[in-house]
Amino acid sequence: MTDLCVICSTSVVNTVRSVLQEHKLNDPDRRLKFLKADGLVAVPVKCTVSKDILLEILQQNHDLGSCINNIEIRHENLPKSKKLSVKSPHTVMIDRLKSLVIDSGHNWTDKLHEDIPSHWERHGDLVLIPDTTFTLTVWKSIGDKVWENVVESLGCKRLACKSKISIDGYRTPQVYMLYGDNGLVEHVDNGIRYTYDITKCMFSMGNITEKLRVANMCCRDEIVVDLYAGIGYFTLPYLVHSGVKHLHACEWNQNAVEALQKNLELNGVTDRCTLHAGDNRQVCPRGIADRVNLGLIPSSREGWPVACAALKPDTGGILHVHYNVNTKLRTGNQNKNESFEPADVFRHEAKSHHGISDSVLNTANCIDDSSTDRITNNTKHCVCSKVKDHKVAQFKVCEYCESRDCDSKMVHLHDVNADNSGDTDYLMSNKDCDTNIKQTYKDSKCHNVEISKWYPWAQTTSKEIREILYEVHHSEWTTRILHIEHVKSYAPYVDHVVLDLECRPCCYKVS
Ligand SMILES: C[S@@+](CC[C@H](N)C(=O)[O-])C[C@H]1O[C@@H](n2cnc3c(N)ncnc32)[C@H](O)[C@@H]1O
Repeated sequence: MTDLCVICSTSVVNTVRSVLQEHKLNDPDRRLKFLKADGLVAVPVKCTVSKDILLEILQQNHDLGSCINNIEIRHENLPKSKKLSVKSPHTVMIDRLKSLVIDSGHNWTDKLHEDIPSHWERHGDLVLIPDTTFTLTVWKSIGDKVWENVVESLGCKRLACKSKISIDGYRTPQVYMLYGDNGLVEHVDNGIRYTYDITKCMFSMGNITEKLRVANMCCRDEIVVDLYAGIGYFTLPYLVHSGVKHLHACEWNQNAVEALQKNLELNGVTDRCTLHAGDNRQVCPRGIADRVNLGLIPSSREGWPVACAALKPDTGGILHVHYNVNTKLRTGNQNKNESFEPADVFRHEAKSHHGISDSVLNTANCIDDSSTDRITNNTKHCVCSKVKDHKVAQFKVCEYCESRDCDSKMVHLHDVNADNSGDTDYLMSNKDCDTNIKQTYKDSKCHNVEISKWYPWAQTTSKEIREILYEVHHSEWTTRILHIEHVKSYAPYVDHVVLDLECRPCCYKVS
């Protein structure tokens, strides 16, 4: 089928195009065509208009002057626009596989179409496709030609298939090769080189934000332990970017140990890293660390006693605890799984951690669930909530309240004059602790509400780790939640988070 176009000289092409655009008659799916024989240009027009009306529209434009007499409207074959002529790899793959299926004597069906991957991971010249694709028997009956076509469509050389990472302790990736003879890949990320065999070691693309956060930490002069080093996913950013003095990497998967060894060499940091091959519960050094990374999900709980024992007994340090937190509140009724609301968290927090009774919580317009929007853990362990009538309920506890049953818990109700600055001033006083702090919180509602989803877990973990510290070091320790980092959403209502927990022996004095 030919396309409707305006044939005009090159001197008026732009005028013709702007008239067409003004009347929304330009055809974006076709390109201009130079008609070499007569030195004219064919400008594409949408076929929604008749020749006569189009001519009338052009005649009304005075800029065309006498040139209008040389304009012709007729049908020509025009090339497709670039946008239409460049096909996505996905479309190319479907077109090629469709021809292959038909040429092999099978019928093309919607089911086959849906069985082709629409997303994949690229690792250099190797592409990983999910194992939920190419499940139909037709593909098997055609054989390797399917993979050849996929590889050519995606512009890669090797193809592998990935199912969910196994839940064995080794986090062995369930990846197998479909096309190509080995799974060796290389990544360069934030200036760090990683090589590994994709069929033997895991590499999580989803942890990128945490890896960048680690790279930006300042760990100068610190001794760091990475309890689950893998191929060096966090070990290398610590060594290359955050300036650690020395890092102890524990890893029990021999394939990962070999890859890590190679990656340390590739990045020139071998001399600042000691590799402890084996189960961290046996091989991790004790009493030497300023910081311990516990990068294992769904839970790093088994490593908590190891991490506590690794901390320096005199000064303690910081733990980075990875965990998949379930943000659904479990109730007695199995069918009624409510999600955490900030107000629920606030009540839970106030009651279970600060011993504030229901009767106090229910007094004097105390908590207005609909407006409770602040669950804040600042350096002084204070939890606040907005209440009705511009009042604020403050549950002020002393710095060590988390670890001790402290008498200094108080409930204050202060009038707050809302100024329109977007900030609210909370005056906190605690005579028992002899502190007077005037703290301004930015009104970052979303952030606080987000944090509140993970806060109960962080509080419980903080308490549990404090108990482990007591058992391991035979002395009282304090723990303080410094930060909760959301790495990614792992599944509905399951978030991969990292808790930064400061752990200090009670005798520790900040110099
Ligand atoms: C999730 S991978 C993490 C690697 C890296 N932290 C990351 O996020 O890419 C966990 C690693 O911990 C190792 N691992 C699990 N339990 C271990 C243990 N008890 N001792 C030593 N290594 C362990 C596994 O072999 C695996 O390589």
